[in-house]
Amino acid sequence: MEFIEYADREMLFLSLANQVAGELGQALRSAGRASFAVAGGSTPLPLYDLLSAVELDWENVALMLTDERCVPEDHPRSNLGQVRKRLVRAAASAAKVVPLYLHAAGETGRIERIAEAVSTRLPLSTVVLGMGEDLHIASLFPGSPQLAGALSPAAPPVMEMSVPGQPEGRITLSLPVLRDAMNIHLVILGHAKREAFESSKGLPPELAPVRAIAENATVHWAE
Ligand SMILES: O=C1O[C@H](COP(=O)(O)O)[C@@H](O)[C@H](O)[C@H]1O
Repeated sequence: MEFIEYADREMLFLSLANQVAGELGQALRSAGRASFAVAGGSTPLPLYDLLSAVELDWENVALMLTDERCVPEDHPRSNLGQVRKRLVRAAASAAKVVPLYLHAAGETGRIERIAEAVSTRLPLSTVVLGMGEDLHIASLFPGSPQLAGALSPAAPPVMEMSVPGQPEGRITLSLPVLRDAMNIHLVILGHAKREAFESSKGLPPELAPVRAIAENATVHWAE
């Protein structure tokens, strides 16, 4: 694990945007395509503003969320809705979006179709994760009945999750997909989340899902 502490949030996001652009550029040069998974929530939105302006061969970048809330894209809680507004615009508007939630599709075979679309884009070139104060990453929440399955090495790439206390169901990339990414970034802002992260050391991933990727990640922190 590399832990980078920045002077402020602006420095963090500028530096991270630079790193991510470099990683995607490297994948595009070596393989002709790249896969990029991004967190939902509010933490990484300034990163998306910066990346949206970066000149890359976005047409060959598959862009997906690390996890999605099961609401339509125009719902304020839709992670993809936010990512479309903040990242999939300007230079990055050519990125190929791989949705994790198909609102219009019926239940039958939906998750299999999503999993198939995701599988053709693996391994991920880069993943940017956020973390909740409860130590969840993506939609791998402590207390979720499906957590053990999603942490298992045998987990399918994409899983439906229920999360006690959350208003809607979730769909998440499973741990094997996240952990196999070639570059893993975890963004943590503020003292409360840093304390939560520090206190997770030594805990099993079932109680602290962030521990499942922490050792393989570059952790970026600013006050
Ligand atoms: O629900 C979610 O929460 C986490 C953290 O969100 P934040 O607003 O505290 O940054 C996020 O990483 C995840 O993708 C999202 O679905």
